[in-house]
Amino acid sequence: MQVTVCRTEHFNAAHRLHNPAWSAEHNQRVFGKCNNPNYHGHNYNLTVRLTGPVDPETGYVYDLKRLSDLIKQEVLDRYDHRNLNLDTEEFRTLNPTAENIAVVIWQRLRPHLGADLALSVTLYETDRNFVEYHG
Ligand SMILES: Nc1nc2c(c(=O)[nH]1)N=C([C@H](O)[C@H](O)COP(=O)(O)OP(=O)(O)OP(=O)(O)O)CN2
Ligand SMILES: [Zn+2]
Repeated sequence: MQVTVCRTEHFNAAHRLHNPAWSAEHNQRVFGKCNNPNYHGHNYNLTVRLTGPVDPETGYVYDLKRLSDLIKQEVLDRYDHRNLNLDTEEFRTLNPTAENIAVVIWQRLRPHLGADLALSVTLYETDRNFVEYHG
């Protein structure tokens, strides 16, 4: 019997969407206001889902307090109130789109979880824009 447990967390971060291989005009055409040289911020909402068997002793797939602590350690402590382009190693060269942020978060969480757990990440960049990554 497989069950999915979910935890939602929240972080605020600044970013700029930009491709250094392109001209300023081309960047502006593709990324619009998200290419603002002085950056802009989002209130990101992150939902992490773990799917796996229910442990008959605890009744848990995974302790949600432990999942919250893991997200704090791997994501919030790293990205909350940061400029993703300037303050983080990973987005110095990788464009911090919602897609890329979701994939990086998935990659940071995956090594901490058992092989019997399927991991998926949903990242809301705005109320209406969100992405999903299932690995
Ligand atoms: N595929 C992607 N498209 C866009 C991304 C992205 O990460 N992946 N990012 C952006 C901008 O960073 C930002 O998300 C756009 O914000 P905005 O246009 O303000 O979006 P809203 O939902 O708040 O505004 P609407 O009123 O619904 O337009 C752009 N594209
Ligand atoms: Zn943005």
